[in-house]
Amino acid sequence: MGEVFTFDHPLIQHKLTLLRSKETGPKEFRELADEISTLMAYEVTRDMPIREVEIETPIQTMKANKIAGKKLGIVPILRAGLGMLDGVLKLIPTAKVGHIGLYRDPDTLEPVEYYCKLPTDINERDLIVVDPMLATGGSASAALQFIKDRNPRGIKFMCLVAAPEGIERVQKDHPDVDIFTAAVDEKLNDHAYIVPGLGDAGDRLYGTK
Ligand SMILES: O=P(O)(O)OC[C@H]1O[C@H](OP(=O)(O)OP(=O)(O)O)[C@H](O)[C@@H]1O
Ligand SMILES: O=c1cc[nH]c(=O)[nH]1
Ligand SMILES: [Mg+2]
Repeated sequence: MGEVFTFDHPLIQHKLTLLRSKETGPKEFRELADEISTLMAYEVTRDMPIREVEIETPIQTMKANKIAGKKLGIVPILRAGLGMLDGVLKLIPTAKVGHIGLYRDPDTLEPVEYYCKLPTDINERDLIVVDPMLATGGSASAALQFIKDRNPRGIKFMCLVAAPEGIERVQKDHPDVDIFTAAVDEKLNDHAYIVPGLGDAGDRLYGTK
């Protein structure tokens, strides 16, 4: 079963509190989502392989570490996932980016796909799929399946707020995918919104409500 990593770093928790507050408008919401994503990416990439190379400092030659040419990809789930993309790219600027367009039908709660464009060499890449919200897990599970059908080397899922129901769904459908989240909340409400959550991440990022 995939592991769940919850981030208890004070900076992440502080910024997440500001992000959740209903007083926070779109500009600040975008900035906070970006900053939290960068901080999380630092940990999500902790297991990247390194190799020793020889360099010359101004003083002498030394053996030093470099990342061992690992090919990465970042896949935001549109639209709200875009709010996490630049924050991750700040730390991994050479990663390729794929996009999956999905929205959750408000009546059936089923994910509806409207766009998919992934790097052609996805089978040589380790991917980080990003979406701020893991609610029922329907969107994440569907996105992970589209991606898996193209045989990437490995996949991690990174979100800001997860519900226990969404974690259970991803662990059941995709036991090989680890989940990285800034918080695991209490439950879903009758409209499948995360409680206490932060509301509709896409609307808060882009001011559409
Ligand atoms: O786990 P689930 O129950 O599937 O819900 C989570 C999904 O809902 C939100 O997207 P939304 O459908 O609001 O689309 P948007 O990003 O375009 O706003 C969110 O960004 C996730 O993709
Ligand atoms: O709480 C939720 C659930 C689904 N999508 C959101 O944006 N927020
Ligand atoms: Mg939305």
